Amino acid sequence: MLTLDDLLLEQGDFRLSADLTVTRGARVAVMGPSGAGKSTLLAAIAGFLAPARGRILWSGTDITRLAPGARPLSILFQDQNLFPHLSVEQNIGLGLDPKLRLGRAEHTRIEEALAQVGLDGMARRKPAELSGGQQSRVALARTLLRDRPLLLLDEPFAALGPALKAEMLALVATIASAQGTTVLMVSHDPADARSLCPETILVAEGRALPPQPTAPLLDSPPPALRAYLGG
Ligand SMILES: Nc1ncnc2c1ncn2[C@@H]1O[C@H](COP(=O)(O)OP(=O)(O)OP(=O)(O)O)[C@@H](O)[C@H]1O
Repeated sequence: MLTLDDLLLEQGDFRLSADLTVTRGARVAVMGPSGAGKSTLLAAIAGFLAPARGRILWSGTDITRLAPGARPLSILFQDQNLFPHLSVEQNIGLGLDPKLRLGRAEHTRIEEALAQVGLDGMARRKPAELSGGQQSRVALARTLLRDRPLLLLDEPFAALGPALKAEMLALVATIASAQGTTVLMVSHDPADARSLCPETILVAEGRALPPQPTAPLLDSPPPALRAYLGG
């Protein structure tokens, strides 16, 4: 379970509060108007932004002061951060060992992760030799290998076009259910939120609200969300 306990985040003049819990294994959309603080919320959970007040707990353990790499989570951004001079295999291997000391066991795990995301046989290619969708799969494979119980997605597939994006999100959902991963996913697309996330955290007007059922929220959205959804 992820707990945001009386959390207050500040960036310049911007303030966002959150007091909520996310059940273990849940898939939760994070929705709200542009600039409402969705990325800020994920950055704080990931450890890139220290809260002005409050605590972040995972399964009851206070992780508020842990360095990003020591937290029980992976984060995928829109910028996939693949290193252009490294092969697919090496880019994924960074998730196992930042110094890339990869033995036979590590190579086997990398091959398994590549197979899981449908990229068998592409281990030796460079990112430039892959399509955008394939690059996203590499980033996802790297995340999978880290095998952390919490996955944060900040619109990682937004640049892909609707069909590929839907395919990637479905792949994330399949893998997350198989591994029991808790997923928080920033979404600008109500269709994605409906199909993949039974619950939604609404971020608006300076607050991140506790997760609520997605379908009723989108069926009769509050004004802040209605304007954003354009409906
Ligand atoms: N480094 C920063 N310093 C000061 N203010 C910042 C900084 N980064 C973001 N902000 C402000 O914090 C607020 C929240 O930004 P954030 O990126 O979290 O919103 P968002 O909901 O993810 O928006 P979008 O949907 O447009 O991506 C915005 O008002 C933004 O201008």
